[in-house]
Amino acid sequence: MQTINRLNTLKQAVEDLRQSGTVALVPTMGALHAGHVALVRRARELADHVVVSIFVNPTQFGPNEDLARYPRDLAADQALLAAEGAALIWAPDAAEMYPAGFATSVAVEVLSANYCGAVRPGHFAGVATVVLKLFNQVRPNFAVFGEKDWQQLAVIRRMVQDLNLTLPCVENIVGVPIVREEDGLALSSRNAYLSAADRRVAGQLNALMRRAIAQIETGDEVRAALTDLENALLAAGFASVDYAALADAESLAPLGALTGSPARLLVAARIGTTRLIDNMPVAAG
Ligand SMILES: Nc1ncnc2c1ncn2[C@@H]1O[C@H](COP(=O)(O)OP(=O)(O)OP(=O)(O)O)[C@@H](O)[C@H]1O
Ligand SMILES: CC(C)(CO)[C@@H](O)C(=O)[O-]
Ligand code: BAL
Repeated sequence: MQTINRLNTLKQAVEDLRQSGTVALVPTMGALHAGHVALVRRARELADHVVVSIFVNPTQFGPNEDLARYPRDLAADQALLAAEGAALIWAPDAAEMYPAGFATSVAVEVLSANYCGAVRPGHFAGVATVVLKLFNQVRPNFAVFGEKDWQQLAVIRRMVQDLNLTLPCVENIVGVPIVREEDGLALSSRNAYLSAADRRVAGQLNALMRRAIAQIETGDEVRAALTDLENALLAAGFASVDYAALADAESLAPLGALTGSPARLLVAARIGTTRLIDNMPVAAG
């Protein structure tokens, strides 16, 4: 397994891989955990070679966010990816990704407007732009993302469809179910920020979401169930709730009631300065 950090070296390396089969890309920001491993394993099922990108993308962080302290551990990531059979790590630095004069941004309107997009202005333009660059740099047959970032997955699929990308094509943007701890907490690199006390609070997020989903599925008014959920999160020790919303699973349109189409409960909440996100399916009404 090679680790490459220069674009001109990458071009030849991915060309060599393509000579002997298909390629799946797993874009990450590093500090890898079992959630990322599930993505790599899915990628190995899909394609002959797996390329993992590790890049803490500055343009998707807001000015007061955690770019500087975001966990980084390339050596541990390399060991884990070698054990998982990845062919190549693409780990550029910010100057390689955004050379002087860089001036382009991809905005996926509408889908980026609500939820994480409303709380983190510019975030999804940063994500879409870097993902499009990664797609063009690696030209993978498949790209694999986690359903933990449900809105991100919707934004990427929309971009691929709208811009008529073929490598990868929209059918080959693959989502992987959320990998969770025993108490339901979604694995996330940012969980490393949590103190032991914060971790206990975090462990209640998914159970409270499941309770709200049961309320909605058994016919409670959606607004009331979401308000109950917000109050329960605050009572459990979360400092604030960025959003707790029922949305159409595909269009992400906010829903005031179940419609018969697949729906999703989407939540982001903060413990101290740590922001956690989660989402779960809600059975159609
Ligand atoms: N628990 C998980 N289950 C499934 N996929 C995951 C999980 N955690 C992360 N991913 C996916 O891994 C990819 C890379 O994500 P990233 O490197 O930002 O990790 P992260 O743990 O989500 O970190 P963050 O703390 O930034 O949210 C994304 O597609 C993301 O959805
Ligand atoms: C897709 C991604 C690697 C783009 O920087 C990032 O948003 C992430 O890790 O989910
Ligand atoms: N996995 C999401 C990346 C971010 O929060 O910036």
